[in-house]
Amino acid sequence: MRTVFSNLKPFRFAVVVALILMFTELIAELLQPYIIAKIIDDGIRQDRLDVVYMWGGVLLGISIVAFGFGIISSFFAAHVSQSFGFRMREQLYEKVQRFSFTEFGRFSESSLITRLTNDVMQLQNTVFMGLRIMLRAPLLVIGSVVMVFLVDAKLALYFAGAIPILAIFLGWVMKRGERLFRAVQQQLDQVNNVLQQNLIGMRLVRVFVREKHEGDRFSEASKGLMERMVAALILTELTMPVILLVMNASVIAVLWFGRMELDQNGTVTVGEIVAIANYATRTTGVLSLMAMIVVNFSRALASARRVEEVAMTGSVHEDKGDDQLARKVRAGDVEFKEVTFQYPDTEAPVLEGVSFRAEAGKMVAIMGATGAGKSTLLSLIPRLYDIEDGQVMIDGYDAQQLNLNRLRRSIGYVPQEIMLFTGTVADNIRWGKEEATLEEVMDAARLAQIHDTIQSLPQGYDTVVGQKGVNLSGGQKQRLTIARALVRKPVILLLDDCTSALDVHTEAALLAALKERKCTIFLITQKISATRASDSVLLLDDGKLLAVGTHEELVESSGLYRSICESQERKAGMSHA
Ligand SMILES: Nc1ncnc2c1ncn2[C@@H]1O[C@H](COP(=O)(O)OP(=O)(O)OP(=O)(O)O)[C@@H](O)[C@H]1O
Repeated sequence: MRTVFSNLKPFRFAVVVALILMFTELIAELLQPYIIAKIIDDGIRQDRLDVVYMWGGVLLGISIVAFGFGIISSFFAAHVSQSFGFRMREQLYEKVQRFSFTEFGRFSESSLITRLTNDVMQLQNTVFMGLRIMLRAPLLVIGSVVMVFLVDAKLALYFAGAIPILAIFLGWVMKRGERLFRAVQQQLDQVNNVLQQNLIGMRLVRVFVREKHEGDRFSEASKGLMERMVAALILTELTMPVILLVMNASVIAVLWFGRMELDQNGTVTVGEIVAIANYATRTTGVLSLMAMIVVNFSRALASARRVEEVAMTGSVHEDKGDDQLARKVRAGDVEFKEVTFQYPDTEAPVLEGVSFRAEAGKMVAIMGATGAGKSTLLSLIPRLYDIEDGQVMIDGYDAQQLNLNRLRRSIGYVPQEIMLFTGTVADNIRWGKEEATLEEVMDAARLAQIHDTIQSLPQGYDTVVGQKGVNLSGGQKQRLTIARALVRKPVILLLDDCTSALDVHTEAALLAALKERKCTIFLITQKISATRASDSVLLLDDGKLLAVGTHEELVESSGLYRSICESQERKAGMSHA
């Protein structure tokens, strides 16, 4: 809670102004019933029109002040709450950007989205309410109790007696509400999750005719949300009648005993009874409002905990790598020394005692069955994960000692899953190097064998591609992502099985062009045509490096490699026949 609300600190001044204005508005409001009592008792009942005018004028003046201050206070409250939300979202976004992949694994994508949007919005609303009514409501109740005691202490007891009962009740509501709303927010994660998966996998859903299955999954998640929301709303709806019941009983008691006092002892005036009843009805109104605030606050508590979980994650991961050392990475010589790596949530190592050296400027193909650890090996070069056993050396420096951002700037990476951003083709390539000129963008596209295709698009490099590049074929998208990696002129280029959708000729042209680039290239591939074009091949099997060498050497030395070659040649032979 404290971490979350510490974001209000920069707006201290506006918070104080909003609170002062709110207090002034509150005092003006509290004086109104007292003045009405004066008008009745000293003016109307004494036939003193001048007194009525005087107090009437004061009442009018106070109402105008309350109105004006109310508006200005609202303005400050809106400014503070929106700025707080903005700051909170920025802070969380930055935090998530700095998450290690292990930390990323702790939250689902949809949950992070809900936390950064919906949960922050709940907190934002609560800050606004806090500055406008959340403090005002209890103060108004306390102020009313004080005023009622000033008017008539005996009658005040009937009114004030109800307050502790309601305070205990609202405390219970808040505790229970937090639990119920936490469940609501968690279920909202679930709904977003199902929806996100459905939208991303829409093609798959259609082809597999899984609309009904997906529809059922969504309905189930949505129904869960409805049920949890209803449970929370029942609590909300229960709160209001309880408050009204207790407070109306107290108003009746004031009127009943007030009348008895008036008739029997005459120690109380009509104006005083009207004032106390007025304070009691106002308090009832405020308490009904408080019921809403309490529910809102309990929801904000649930959201604050969720937001805090994100804010408190990963604070220890400041990179301490050496920037000067990382600047010296120019050649791209990569060496793995007895590298053993295990994901935090797996029981056995995914890579075990892997050692090899890729000389600067060489092309290294990585081959192996699915799940052998190829992508994992690649991800250790830009330090997406830190290793605990062994060393990854880059140009002779231990990668752990190098400044992370600087190191990553010298690496080009094309992941297995194609990801294009909304924008033009040029924007997508330039994503790899913001300041790249159009000439550099075109050079990268030429190297990636996609320049001619881009030229034939309706607006060439200015053609807009969708978030997933829907208007491009799989192979075109792959080459566009390769161009994006090439535009930054990397020292080391990591290609994670991203030539799979290319035909043999395009792939051969691409690999030949890449070899000209003189950067160290790691290419995950299943194709013998690609391993043949490489300077050396790493054959991985179940996390272990089974064989290293050129294509010819492996044909000689590795039975597994030979059998892969034979099976691919057989297939090629059959398709030619
Ligand atoms: N983030 C992760 N957390 C836990 N385990 C993981 C993670 N990523 C991969 N693994 C596991 O590590 C092993 C190696 O995965 P990796 O993706 O490196 O294999 P791969 O050889 O690239 O496979 P493919 O060719 O299918 O892409 C697999 O058993 C996989 O289940």
